[in-house]
Parts: sequence; structure tokens; C-alpha cells
Amino acid sequence: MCGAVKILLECIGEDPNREGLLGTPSRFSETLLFLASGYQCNVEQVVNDALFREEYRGMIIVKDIEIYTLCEHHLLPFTGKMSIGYVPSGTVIGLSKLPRIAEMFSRRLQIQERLTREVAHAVMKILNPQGVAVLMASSHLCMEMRGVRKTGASTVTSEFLGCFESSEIRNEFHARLQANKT
Ligand SMILES: Nc1nc2c(ncn2[C@@H]2O[C@H](COP(=O)(O)OP(=O)(O)OP(=O)(O)O)[C@@H](O)[C@H]2O)c(=O)[nH]1
Ligand SMILES: [Zn+2]
Repeated sequence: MCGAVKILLECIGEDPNREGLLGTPSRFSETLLFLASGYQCNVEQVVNDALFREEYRGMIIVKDIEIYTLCEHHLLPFTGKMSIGYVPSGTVIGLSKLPRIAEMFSRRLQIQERLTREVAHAVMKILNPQGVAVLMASSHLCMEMRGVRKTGASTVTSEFLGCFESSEIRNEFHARLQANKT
């Protein structure tokens, strides 16, 4: 990959052999491989069997999970927060596994809609709960530092599966996200 980065540097009119850029191809390659490391794992590995039999029947929400990902159109970051909720059906998942699932999919080239949907369907598949809700708000650098250049615009996406298709359950999810204490 380093050779490709050197070519990119030449394409923008830089000299990849000048002192300040000598380490850049390997640093950039390492960074990109890290940011794309989500291709190397799957949901089963990430969850690591952390599924526990439990008769709790209420809604569980892990909210405001920090997300950093790369948009597949411009390879620029979009960053924001994701909240994941579910209503169990006899099994709960280790809490940390929800942010881990979000992280796995965000370390792939993404669009926000697909990231939102993939996380929801992955939780649904591995846990088989009564329903899953994912809500994400983020800002896209490709809309801020270039292109239309609208700083401060926020994009909100959501996916509601199973019992969250009922407006009553969805409203509870939104209300609990808004409450200071859930
Ligand atoms: N739906 C969706 N679009 C995205 C996302 N990230 C970037 N985009 C959009 O992808 C589109 C690509 O449009 P193009 O016209 O092919 O590319 P462009 O000329 O760079 O577009 P501009 O950004 O408008 O300058 C743009 O409208 C971006 O805002 C995302 O997560 N979801
Ligand atoms: Zn983009």
C-alpha cells in the first residue's frame, strides 16, 4: 500500500522523498488499515458468546455511543453518536458488545443509512430479541470541509425492527433517550 500512497502524494504535487513525508506512506497505510479493520471480523467474534439467559422484560438502551467512520464516497470521516435499544426475549447481551458491534461496522467504508441498518440487523440476528432500535446523528466532513460546506448540519437516521415498529414502543425509546436519566 505504501507505493500507492507515494503515488497519491505525487499526484497532489508533493515530493514523497522530502524529509517530512518519508514516514507518511507507512503511517497512512497503517491508519487506513486500522480504520478499515472492521472487514477482518464478524459479529459472532465480536460478541464472543456474551449472551445471558435473563427474564428482564424491559427496554435496554446503550445511548450516545461515539462513532467515527469513513464515508464511502469521499473517504472522509463522518462522526456522531449512536443509540442502540432492544427489548429482550429471555436473553440479554453483554452491554459492551453493543458498542463493539457498532464499532465493527463503523470500521468499514460506510454510508450512514447502511451503518444504522447493519447494526440493527446484526443485533436482531445474534440476540433474537422482541425488537431492536438504532438511532444515529452525525456530521459528515464531506459536507463541511468541501462540497456544499454546511458546517453544523446533522444527519439523523434510524432503524426500527420487531416490536419497535409499534409507535408506542418507539415513543418510549425516544422518551428515554431524551430523559436525563434512563
Ligand atoms: N445518503 C448518504 N449520502 C452520503 C453519505 N455520505 C456522503 N453522502 C453523499 O454522497 C453524495 C455523492 O454525490 P456526488 O454528486 O456523486 O459527489 P460530489 O460531487 O462529491 O457531491 P457533493 O458532496 O454534493 O459535492 C453527496 O451528496 C454526499 O453528501 C451518507 O452517509 N449517506
Ligand atoms: Zn462523503
